[in-house]
Amino acid sequence: MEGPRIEVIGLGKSYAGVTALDGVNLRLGGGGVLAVLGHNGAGKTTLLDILSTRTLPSTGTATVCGYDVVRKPRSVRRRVGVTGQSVAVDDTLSARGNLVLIARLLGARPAAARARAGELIDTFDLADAADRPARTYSGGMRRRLDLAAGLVGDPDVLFLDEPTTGLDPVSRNGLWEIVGRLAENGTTVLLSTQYLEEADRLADEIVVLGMGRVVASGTPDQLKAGIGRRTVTMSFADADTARDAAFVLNNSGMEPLHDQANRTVTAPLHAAGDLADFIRSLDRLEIGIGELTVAEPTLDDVYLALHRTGWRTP
Ligand SMILES: Nc1ncnc2c1ncn2[C@@H]1O[C@H](COP(=O)(O)OP(=O)(O)OP(=O)(O)O)[C@@H](O)[C@H]1O
Repeated sequence: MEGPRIEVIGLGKSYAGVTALDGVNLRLGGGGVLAVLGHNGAGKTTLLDILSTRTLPSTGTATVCGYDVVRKPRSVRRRVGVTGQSVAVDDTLSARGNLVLIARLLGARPAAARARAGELIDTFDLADAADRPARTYSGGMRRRLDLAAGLVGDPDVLFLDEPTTGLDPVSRNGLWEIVGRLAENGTTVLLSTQYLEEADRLADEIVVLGMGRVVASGTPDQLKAGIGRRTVTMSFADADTARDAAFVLNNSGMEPLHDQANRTVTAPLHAAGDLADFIRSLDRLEIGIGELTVAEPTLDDVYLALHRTGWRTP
């Protein structure tokens, strides 16, 4: 299709005295995964609810697949799949029963509905449990069924609200693989998550919401490079040497953190030459370094930096 898959301009949403979204702009061109991060109450669910036509914005505009979510909600609904916290899978029906029912509601004939349900049951590894009621499923199976239900209509855009909350690491990895494959095959995925590792693993682009506003956006690498810092950790033979090293680095205007118990000193690397400067200043005083490790910034660093600014653009 021509134009962006998702475009949001000046989007706002207020609930009786609470501003949930306040002038959000974002644009997502083609396929790929956009992760929406943010603190509790930042507005993530509200944004997904507006884009999937479950709630109306108070101000601004949003289009999905070129259709305005307020003026053309049915056209939007035909192109999107929604899974997550509030999506109804009928617990009394089996996976097959649910999927056939959804396909029929979307207009498929009985044979086509059964075929689509069968495909999804295989893709989501639900064959063994396909014919027993969903209420007997584990959390992971339930989540896979949720995701399958959102995909019955083969949507161009998939909204996932905290898809892996409460899953064990193996189930989480399984779901990540499925989402990654969907995105590779051209589905646009918009996912809200509390897990920074999930965003790092899946997202092509990240938007961080704070108090209803976009406070940072970019690829995971851009965000890390923009906010996070590399750090070096050095270990020393004994506590006195570690303390001396911290003293020297501090006097050189660096910002060392001394961990007395582990005999280590950690310091942020601001510029390319910092590491060499650290080593030279210790070497001059014949302070021998044991092990030295350099850690790249993580999304946790980005998130914590934004938290420190009070969720304002740093
Ligand atoms: N139906 C509602 N009525 C009143 N206030 C609401 C309603 N829905 C959301 N809010 C408020 O809007 C703000 C944003 O909520 P939202 O659920 O979008 O945040 P979130 O980022 O998804 O949070 P969480 O991570 O806790 O799920 C919060 O202050 C919330 O209390």
